Amino acid sequence: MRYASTRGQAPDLEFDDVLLAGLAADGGLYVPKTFPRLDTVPASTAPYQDFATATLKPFFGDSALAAELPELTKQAYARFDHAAVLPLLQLDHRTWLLELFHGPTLAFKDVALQLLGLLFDRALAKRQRRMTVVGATSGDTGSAAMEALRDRANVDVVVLYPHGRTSEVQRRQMTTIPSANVHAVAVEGTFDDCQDMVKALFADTAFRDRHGLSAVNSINWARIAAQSAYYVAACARLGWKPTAFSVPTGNFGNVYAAYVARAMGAPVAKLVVGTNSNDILTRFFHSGRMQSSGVVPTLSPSMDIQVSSNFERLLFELAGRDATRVRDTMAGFRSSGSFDVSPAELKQATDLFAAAAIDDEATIAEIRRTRAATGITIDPHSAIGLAASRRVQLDPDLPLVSLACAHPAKFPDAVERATGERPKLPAHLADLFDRPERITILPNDLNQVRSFVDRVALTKSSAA
Ligand SMILES: Cc1ncc(COP(=O)(O)O)c(C=O)c1O
Ligand SMILES: N[C@@H](CCOP(=O)(O)O)C(=O)O
Repeated sequence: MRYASTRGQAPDLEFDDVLLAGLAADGGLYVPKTFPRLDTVPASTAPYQDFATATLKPFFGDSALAAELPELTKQAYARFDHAAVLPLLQLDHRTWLLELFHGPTLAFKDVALQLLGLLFDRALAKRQRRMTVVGATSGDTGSAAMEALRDRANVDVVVLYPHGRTSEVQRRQMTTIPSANVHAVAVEGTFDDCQDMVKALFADTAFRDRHGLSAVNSINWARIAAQSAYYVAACARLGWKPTAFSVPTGNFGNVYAAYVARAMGAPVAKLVVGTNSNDILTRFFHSGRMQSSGVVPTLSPSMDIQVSSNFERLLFELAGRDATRVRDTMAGFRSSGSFDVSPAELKQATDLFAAAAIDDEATIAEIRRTRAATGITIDPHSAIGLAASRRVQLDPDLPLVSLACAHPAKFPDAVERATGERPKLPAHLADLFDRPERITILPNDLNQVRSFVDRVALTKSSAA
């Protein structure tokens, strides 16, 4: 199984190299040269790790890691505190909620990152090397990556987050981890600025090689592959028939993972993209024009994103896998802030995707509505998925699975505003607000971030 860059100017790689490379050397994103088909679909009652193994295995090609997958997936999902790992709750006659937040950091990021932590370990041990992860987070990827990679002798983790733009719980989840190899950096900018800096650091070949840079964001193909497994599992649990999914969307990784599950043969019939007021993707699916504007803070801060990395992977497919076209389009987007696709490409996209933007008021109303109708308390991001699914036209005969991406206790202010009750953190995080924080604040300046990462690595080598 070989992988090519969406921009066509980086070498093709095998799975283990894609895992460790993160972003392609030409700034593109790795995708498989052809999408593999699912060899086997586990029985609907199979444990979640069987779905993860079955979905991931075809992506590993000849990698020796493939043989370890049953053991690694078992280990990764043993840390989830629900017997079903990712429970599927029925809300009404045709709507289900797929809860993805029962991992250690209470967001769907744990589903992929708990496994990636183990895969990184094995791949680094085989090559006898170390790596530095530099990631960008709007709140959830950061703590999930830090938790998955803390205390690893051969890994340093630097996570950039937008200063003052995450929830307090999200910030504390990152800043209270005492492990010496993980570092949370508050950047005086937006998530888009943080993500831009991560990509700029990858583009600096000397820096990238010096630190053995790798990625934990969904620019890393392994993140996407691991996330596509829960779409396969949900389809199997609902009888393997055409199914719609509604996905709260920011960086376009989660909903793109559904696209991948479909390409592998899962009966994914429709995908609803739910955005908050940072609605660049909704506007794209309505008009065919991607036009960035400033990021505004909302009650769903993890989705306060305007430049969605993984859209490039969809663009690659819409453009008939023409890497030159993708390269030119992305260069144009960077310089002018917009690009258009043709009416035929838009039609191709909207045959599968529908989109709706949900503002804060509607988010609060949805948390309230869901609680009144079902007794279930959802977080603001999950509310956007559910609200979006009712804003778009869907075939009423299709079962609909809406993704619950975070535990409500990560966003207590919004939930309290909607329900009058403050959701409690689970026992393992009950003393989060008493733990000492370790915060580094840096200006929105690439050179200062670069020097910080250099210092982290220097400290490591002088301590060795
Ligand atoms: C809780 C939550 N919901 C939804 C999203 C959006 O997911 P994606 O960025 O994969 O589109 C994120 C961030 O990734 C998130 O943290
Ligand atoms: N919402 C995310 C943003 C980064 O997304 P990723 O899926 O590319 O890691 C976050 O919480 O950090």
